[in-house]
Amino acid sequence: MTDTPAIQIRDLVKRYAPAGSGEGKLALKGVSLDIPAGKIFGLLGPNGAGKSTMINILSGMVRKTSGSVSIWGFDIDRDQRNAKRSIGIVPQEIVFDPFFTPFEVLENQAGLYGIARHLRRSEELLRAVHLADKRDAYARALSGGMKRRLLIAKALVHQPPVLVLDEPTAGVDVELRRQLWELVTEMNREGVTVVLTTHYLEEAEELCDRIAIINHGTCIANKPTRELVGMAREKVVELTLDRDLGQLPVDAAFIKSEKTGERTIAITYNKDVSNAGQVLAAVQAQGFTIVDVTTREADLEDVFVSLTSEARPA
Ligand SMILES: Nc1ncnc2c1ncn2[C@@H]1O[C@H](COP(=O)(O)OP(=O)(O)OP(=O)(O)O)[C@@H](O)[C@H]1O
Repeated sequence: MTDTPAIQIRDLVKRYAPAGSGEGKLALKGVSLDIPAGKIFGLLGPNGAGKSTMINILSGMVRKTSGSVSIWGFDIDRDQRNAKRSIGIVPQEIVFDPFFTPFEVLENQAGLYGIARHLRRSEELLRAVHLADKRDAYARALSGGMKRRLLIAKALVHQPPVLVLDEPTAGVDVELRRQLWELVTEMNREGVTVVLTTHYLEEAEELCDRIAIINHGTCIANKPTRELVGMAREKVVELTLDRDLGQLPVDAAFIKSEKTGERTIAITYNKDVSNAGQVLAAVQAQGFTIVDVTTREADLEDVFVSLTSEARPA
């Protein structure tokens, strides 16, 4: 693969048919997006932003209203078969027949794709997702984490170059989330392009090379993760003072100051125009004695909140 993106989306519009009279819901308002090959790409957005609609269009479950989509260079309208073969989707919901074993689940899936027996990779995939010892257990006897890993293996049966995970760690505990992150990173290291949607900003920041933010059916950011985090120009200093606060210190350099406890305040400032020293000096000049200081860099959550609150619905 050269520079051709793994997924190319142009002017993608989706309007759901109205339930009664009316216009129907405009879920995607003309999204254009390139997802580079070989990376881990995060699709973020608040509830109802249009992420699932986009993924369902990629998987062929939802028909787009207009625009174009190519997967691994194959147009989903003109070359549907190859487009479908190029993508594996791990759905949010865990759905298996509980009476099949992990091995059978993978064999059945291979059968659906018409993969000849001698070309099937069920054993190899079970090893890759660390389920080789559960080969013959009933799917219903697997833990939640094992089921999610089996779903990943199932999505990889036809060796797609692109793997899409819809909220892979929704509702899973911290330990399991770590395991799934490792697995996703492993798959990516082996050459699979990964696209994931997530509500967890921490997850996106940790895993993704690049992140797009979708809000109200529009793509409002699409940048390398580090650059996106760097967009946060705000910094916060939390101060503990020697006495209860009557009134809060004020200064033109403060974007915001708020009381966080009896004797603690958090002051937000723009790191391009001020620094922690100046903030402390301004507080001291107003007669406060500072007994403790902590500072916090803005993270992806700050950027996300400020971007999604700036972009109002059209
Ligand atoms: N089948 C449908 N018919 C009508 N409207 C729909 C349908 N599916 C989704 N929508 C609407 O389209 C918008 C986008 O929904 P979508 O599920 O794509 O958002 P999302 O970003 O995936 O949200 P979440 O994170 O909650 O899954 C929402 O307003 C939703 O109510």
